[in-house]
Amino acid sequence: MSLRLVRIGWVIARHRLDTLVPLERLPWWMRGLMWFSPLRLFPLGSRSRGERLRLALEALGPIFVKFGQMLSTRRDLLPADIADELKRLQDQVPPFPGDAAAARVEKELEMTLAEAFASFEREPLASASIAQVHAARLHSGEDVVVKIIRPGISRVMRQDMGLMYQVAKLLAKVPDARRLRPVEVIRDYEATLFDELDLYKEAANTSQLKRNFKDSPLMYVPAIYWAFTRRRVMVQERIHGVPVAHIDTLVAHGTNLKILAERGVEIFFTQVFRDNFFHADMHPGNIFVNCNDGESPQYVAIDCGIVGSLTREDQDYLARNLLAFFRQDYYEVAALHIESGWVGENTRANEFAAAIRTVCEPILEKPLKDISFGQVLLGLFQTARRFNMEVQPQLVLLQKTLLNIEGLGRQLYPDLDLWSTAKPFLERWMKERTGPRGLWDSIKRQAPELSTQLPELPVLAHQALSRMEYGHRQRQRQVDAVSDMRHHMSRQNKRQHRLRLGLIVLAVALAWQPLSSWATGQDWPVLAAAAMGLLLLAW
Ligand SMILES: Nc1ncnc2c1ncn2[C@@H]1O[C@H](COP(=O)(O)OP(=O)(O)OP(=O)(O)O)[C@@H](O)[C@H]1O
Repeated sequence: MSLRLVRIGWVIARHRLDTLVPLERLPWWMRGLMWFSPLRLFPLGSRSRGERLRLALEALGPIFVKFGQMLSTRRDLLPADIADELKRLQDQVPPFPGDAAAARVEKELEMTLAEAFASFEREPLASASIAQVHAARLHSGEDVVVKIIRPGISRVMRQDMGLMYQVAKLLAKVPDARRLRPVEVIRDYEATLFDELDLYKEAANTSQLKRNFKDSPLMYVPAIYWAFTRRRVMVQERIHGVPVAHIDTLVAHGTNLKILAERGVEIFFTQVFRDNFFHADMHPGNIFVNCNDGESPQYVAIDCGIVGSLTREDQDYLARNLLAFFRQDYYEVAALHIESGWVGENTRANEFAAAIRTVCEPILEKPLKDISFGQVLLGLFQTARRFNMEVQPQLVLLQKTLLNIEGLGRQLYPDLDLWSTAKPFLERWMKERTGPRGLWDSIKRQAPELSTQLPELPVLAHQALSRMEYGHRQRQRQVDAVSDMRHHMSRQNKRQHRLRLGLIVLAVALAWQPLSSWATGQDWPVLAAAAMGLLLLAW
């Protein structure tokens, strides 16, 4: 660990990452420390800050590279120049030897290579930071690929994550950096990273996606061979498509690129809204095309390690947000953000709507083919963050996937009009969700829960009635108490009136007495008045 720390310190110094820290926003004592830091002895060079950060992450190894790649999609957190540079991060890990791969497969499967496969190619098909892929053939004759987790990678990951947490906690102490939520960002990263270590999870995701797109002309997903799949080894049907980035080859195969681009959008919306289960690592390296029929090209997706899903409420709000946005109904967009709880309930809808308008109007100025949905969502999230929107990992994942799909679609067919493809889909979906069909689906969904509660219905009904009866009695008691109190108060009031009147009569009688006896020589009228006053006082 300590050697690793020294190495990290060295990389930070060599690339002068201290210059990324905005000195003017630090507390005075930190500014002092930075001023006398030995890092300042290293030359700064002519490279930009983004470039220096990219080179440092590449020097620190695959876990940091992947972290940088993830950060590059968080344009809501990073300045654009740094995000652009981080997008260029490349894995530069050499493949691990074929013998080590074979040994790992035998250990995980608890059988020899010859028992498992008719043939196994020791030269890898591909090698990445976390896993390596080898071609093989099963005894039953199927061509497969074997994905194997890199030996020792989980130890390196744990070490590096530990260091990242320490740095994040340190950053969280700096007032200005706290806004970037460093600890939460690292926690999100850790979750996705460790998910990628578990090939059982990836295999399960792949199976689910395959089921969702069974017999679909839009997308094909290779089969998993569960008998040969473990946490560190996965065996999957081998596919032979054209990589989607090889546009010339696609054209040479007579592929209709417009249909291909539109199908990409359709697949995305189908996954997000129909299935609520989307492949969230849609970079071109994971997408192939089956060009057997150029007019009906079919995508082939691999690497389902990262998937996303939304809650039913988020699905609803997202669809309504997009529809409201394209109607330019910014007040509705603001109200939806508040209603969904994405921003605080005390947010002023008017102010928020005005901020959204400022972001969105310039975007909607453009022709539809140039509008980026991903940018729209990013703009909305950035605005919402100013109104204290919590970062929602599932929405960030979705927005990142949307950006990927758009980028891909426009590379294939630059005039792709995403909205024309997406709008009918969204409107149909909203209608189904809120119409009789949606109601029926909702009843069907709740039916199992209801049926388990059915036998308890008499008891529940009795309890509910008892509770109602008890509540009714309680309320009656309260009503009675209130009316008693009112009665009591009115009696008190009357008594006070009489007291006041008695006192007044007595006072007047006493004041009148000398005058009355001098004028009439008789005391009885005054005595009668005084007696009446006393009577009123006593009553
Ligand atoms: N089912 C398959 N059929 C044919 N080739 C495959 C298959 N699965 C993977 N490959 C090849 O192996 C490469 C790496 O596979 P995959 O993306 O699953 O690995 P990874 O380690 O997750 O890579 P990364 O993290 O870079 O996406 C693919 O780009 C592809 O060339």
